[in-house]
Amino acid sequence: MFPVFRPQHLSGLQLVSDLCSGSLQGAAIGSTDVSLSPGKIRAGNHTADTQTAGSVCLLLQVALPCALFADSSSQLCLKGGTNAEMAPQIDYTLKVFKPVVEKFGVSFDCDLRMRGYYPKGGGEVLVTVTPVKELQPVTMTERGNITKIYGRAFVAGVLPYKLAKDMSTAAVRTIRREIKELYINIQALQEKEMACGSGNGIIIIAESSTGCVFAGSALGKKGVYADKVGIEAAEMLLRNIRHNGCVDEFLQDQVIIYMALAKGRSRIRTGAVTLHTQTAIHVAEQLTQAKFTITKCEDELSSNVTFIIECEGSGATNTHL
Ligand SMILES: Nc1ncnc2c1ncn2[C@@H]1O[C@H](COP(=O)(O)OP(=O)(O)OP(=O)(O)O)[C@@H](O)[C@H]1O
Repeated sequence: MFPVFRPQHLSGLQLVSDLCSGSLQGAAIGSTDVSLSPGKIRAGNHTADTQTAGSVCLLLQVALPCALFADSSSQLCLKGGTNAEMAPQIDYTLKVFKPVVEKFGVSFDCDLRMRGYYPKGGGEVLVTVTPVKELQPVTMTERGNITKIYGRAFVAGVLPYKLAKDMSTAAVRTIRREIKELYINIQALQEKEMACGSGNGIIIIAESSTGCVFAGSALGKKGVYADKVGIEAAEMLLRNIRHNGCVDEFLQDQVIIYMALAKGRSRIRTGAVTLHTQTAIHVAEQLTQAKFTITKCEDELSSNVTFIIECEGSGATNTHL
């Protein structure tokens, strides 16, 4: 049973089916019962279009693990929303997800051709994925100090530049209350040529001395003041760097599949384990030989609670290379 509610889920499944020469049955919007029987993974060109503002980042999320095990490089042309709700913004995928999955040996390049927003979509990215022989395990257990905080607050289309300024100012002010020692640069931007439709949003990224990357983000909605959007993103970031975990609440579920596929033991320290992460672990254990454990760690000196997600990976090997 797999809930398929939205167009992006459907185009994601179709993309994966295309990538693995699969046979897909029961895939339709609203369907709850889908079966996919994979065949040989096909490298080369693949296109997926959510037809809406459905996220191109979620398309990449499902396609990347497959394309890594092809016999040569894949070009994925993904169309839809680049900065969409309930999904990583493309800036998150490139600035937070990418450097962390590169530690596993994942390698991809992304040409951001057009940004697209709710409700129109119309965004497009061209992602080139280099295949791997196998993935290596990753240990991320030391958070270190936060050394850099930066970001972008954007408006596109008919929306006034002032909204970008207001998001940025409110976000900086909120972070400053807690973090005084760092210069925080959140650039206010008016998207021009490379944007389809109207939209506004913000992403703020924090980097640590040990190579951890975290983000807080939010998108503008009708009737919501721009400063509220900025504050929402800032509070999300602060929530994710207050604990001593090495990934934020979103990256947590996104790295599970790479831990499961890697050859050897990965260990990642996190904040509270999300339901999405628990689901990703459950599915990864069903589909591979990987074994996960979660251990709670209480720091006696502070009231800080973290968790170590540990995985003995299945050591998937690309037999084509
Ligand atoms: N603000 C965000 N920043 C980064 N990643 C995000 C953000 N919001 C969601 N994600 C990621 O997007 C993916 C999908 O999340 P989400 O659960 O919201 O969508 P869904 O699975 O399509 O919906 P549902 O949970 O309602 O079934 C997850 O990997 C999640 O971590």
